[in-house]
Amino acid sequence: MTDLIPLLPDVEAFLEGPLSLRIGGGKIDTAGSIEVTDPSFGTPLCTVAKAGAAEVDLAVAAAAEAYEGPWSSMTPDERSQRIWRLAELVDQRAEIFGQLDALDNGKPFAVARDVDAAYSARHLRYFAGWPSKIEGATIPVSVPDRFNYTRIEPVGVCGLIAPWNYPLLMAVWKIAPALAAGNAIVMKPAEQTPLSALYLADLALEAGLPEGVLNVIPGIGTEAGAALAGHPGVGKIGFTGSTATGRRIVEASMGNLKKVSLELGGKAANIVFADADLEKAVAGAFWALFGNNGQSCTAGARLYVQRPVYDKVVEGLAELAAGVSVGPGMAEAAHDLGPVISERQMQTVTGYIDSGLSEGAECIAGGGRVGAAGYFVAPTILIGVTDTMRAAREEIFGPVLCVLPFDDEAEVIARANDTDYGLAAGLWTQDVTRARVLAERLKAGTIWINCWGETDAASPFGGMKQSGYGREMGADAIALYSQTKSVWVV
Ligand SMILES: NC(=O)C1=CN([C@@H]2O[C@H](COP(=O)(O)OP(=O)(O)OC[C@H]3O[C@@H](n4cnc5c(N)ncnc54)[C@H](O)[C@@H]3O)[C@@H](O)[C@H]2O)C=CC1
Ligand code: BAL
Repeated sequence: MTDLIPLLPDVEAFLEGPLSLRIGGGKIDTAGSIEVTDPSFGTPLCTVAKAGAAEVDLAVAAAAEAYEGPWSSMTPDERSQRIWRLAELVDQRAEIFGQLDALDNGKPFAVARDVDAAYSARHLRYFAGWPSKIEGATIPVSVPDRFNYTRIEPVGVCGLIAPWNYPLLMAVWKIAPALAAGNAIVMKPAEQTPLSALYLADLALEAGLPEGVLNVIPGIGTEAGAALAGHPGVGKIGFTGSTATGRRIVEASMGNLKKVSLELGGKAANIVFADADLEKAVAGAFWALFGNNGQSCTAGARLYVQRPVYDKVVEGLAELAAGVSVGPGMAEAAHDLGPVISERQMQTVTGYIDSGLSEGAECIAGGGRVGAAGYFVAPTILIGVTDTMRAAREEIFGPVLCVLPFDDEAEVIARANDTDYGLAAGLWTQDVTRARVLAERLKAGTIWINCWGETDAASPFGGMKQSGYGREMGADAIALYSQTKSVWVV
């Protein structure tokens, strides 16, 4: 029997609920509900209200009222102070957020607290600085006796749809810039992981955001998510999730031609050249995939290793895999990885392992489910993989690393780019010229050189090709949630 971290009294009280929708500063119960599962044990965790189209209407109306009313009449400084206060509250309640994400997502509590919650607070702090810096311009037009300037204005009501892999952090990646740009929000968290977003809505009121500025409505994607994406009162959708759902959102958004930004799937190539610092490259490549249990769109899923160091790298990876510990999100004992998110995801991931093996790959670590309770998959390393195998082409979104040898630079660039995705790529080398050339030639929105997974609220993040469009973070994110107006004066 695993010893578990005791629930904080605040978490116990929060889970006792009711876990209602947060709309217009109030709590709204619904006829339908979502049964949230604890993936660490495969058992019921709690019941959460479920928004349908009617509740989406309510939430959009509440957001529109808050946008037209108190929120847009605040000065930039007043908005800044509230976003900053929300950041402080997230920091102060990091233990609570850590427990909530550990419970419904399954990631280790310490990671949820020290990474997800801490980065969320940092993100909010960065964007808290923006409201007073969103500037238009005076334009030197060639029309005599006319003065032309631009105003950068909010979109109005933004629908934000978040995934389950970083429940709080992905919500905040969208909420922070949308608020900073002056919008009101309807946020739909993933049905598997609604808890931290609901709790954040409560903190937003405590931070002084006017009622209705941040509405949080858990719901099923094809119901509440689709209704939000198609809603005529929503001016912008910010989405993170699968490429297939991204396409549906674009279709649904066509009714009122709303703005859309999409952060979608990936199958990142990570390239280890023979001249790399191998100790760093092996550990970096290992965690590039196994960090967050492979459930990251930036996971370094295709590891290309130059042939002279291939055996050494594979040996190092296998040693690291043997030392990895897995356990329930709330386990007392420190551990590296939790379960995958759901039984369905576990079947998808193990299905990819089986497909790789049946196509001729060889497994040097892991290979399938661990235990009979909870959705644990052993960290799995496949060698003897070819570029055409399904495991090497499709997004697995779980702890499965495909290792592939290569001979020269031109070959590996072509192979790395031979994918429909383009979110991230990376390389390990001590040759600065090679690093510069690859950074230019790899077709991905983020390139990591001798590192992996670095992000910062100030640095743009997003995909090329079918990994989506729009850049979250930095000044680009403000642009995502704003629109430019041109004003002519005589
Ligand atoms: N880019 C990323 O960070 C993520 C990628 N994925 C990928 O997607 C695969 C499937 O996972 P899912 O949870 O099913 O992804 P998904 O893309 O269906 O779900 C993500 C979010 O979209 C919502 N959604 C689903 N259908 C919708 C619709 N028709 N309209 C509006 N919103 C909708 C969901 O409720 C959730 O909030 C994963 O195996 C992984 O490959 C999943 C989560 C995050
Ligand atoms: N979706 C952004 C963070 C990640 O999945 O890598």
